[in-house]
Amino acid sequence: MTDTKQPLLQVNDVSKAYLEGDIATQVLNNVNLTIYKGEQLAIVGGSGSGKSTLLHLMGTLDTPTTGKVLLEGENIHQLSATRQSQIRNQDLGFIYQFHHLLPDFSALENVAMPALIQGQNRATALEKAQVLLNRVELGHRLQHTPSQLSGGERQRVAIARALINQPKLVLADEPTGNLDSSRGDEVYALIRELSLQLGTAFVVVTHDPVLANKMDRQLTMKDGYLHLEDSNNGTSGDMA
Ligand SMILES: Nc1ncnc2c1ncn2[C@@H]1O[C@H](COP(=O)(O)OP(=O)(O)OP(=O)(O)O)[C@@H](O)[C@H]1O
Repeated sequence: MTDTKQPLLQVNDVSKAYLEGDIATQVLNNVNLTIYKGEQLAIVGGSGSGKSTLLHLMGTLDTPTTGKVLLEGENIHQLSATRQSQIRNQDLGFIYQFHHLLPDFSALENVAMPALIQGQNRATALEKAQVLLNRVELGHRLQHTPSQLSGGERQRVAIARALINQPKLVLADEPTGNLDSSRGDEVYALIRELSLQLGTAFVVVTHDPVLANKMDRQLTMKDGYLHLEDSNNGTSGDMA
């Protein structure tokens, strides 16, 4: 975490209910959370407690029923769809359990894709992608397609892809969920290292308490409420 603790993303009193016919499912209850520039935060909690929903709201992939999400002071859910997709491309990176790599493209092309979508020229995008793939120790697998890579390698490609536009915040949903524990450890170590080197904030949803303990801070979701059960830096109290 940076010493100065500048707020990057603020979740202000956010609640979320899904409505289907007469049935309302209350998923998040008055969640408050500040994510600081460059910090690594784990969100843990039982199945169905609302972790992914919170992550989606932070990434503009879903909207709160009440409350606000501010990215550097700007209410992201009040922006136009075009501006939101720009933010997803430029300011945010996403890593999922099942990586969502494009099967017909090489590792190099997959990593370059967000830069190409941003309008960068192909040669520059591919060069940046290569640097990042070297960084995640896949410089020898540039032309492999996802099916020619191992699970851990695919996840490292997904991390490189999430970082290519130098986002301020990476949102990761169970990024090691399909890996064995030693591969999972490697992926977390890599996230930590890249976060420190690049100043990127990471929010990682995980079921694994051991891995969550390695992040700067961890919060626990329970029945749609966010609790500060145990802060990894030894302090406790207000979770904002
Ligand atoms: N579109 C939807 N409509 C109705 N209910 C939903 C919808 N999406 C999610 N839910 C409910 O919201 C609750 C929280 O889901 P969420 O995916 O956020 O949980 P989670 O903590 O990430 O769980 P897991 O660890 O199992 O992935 C669940 O009970 C789920 O059934």
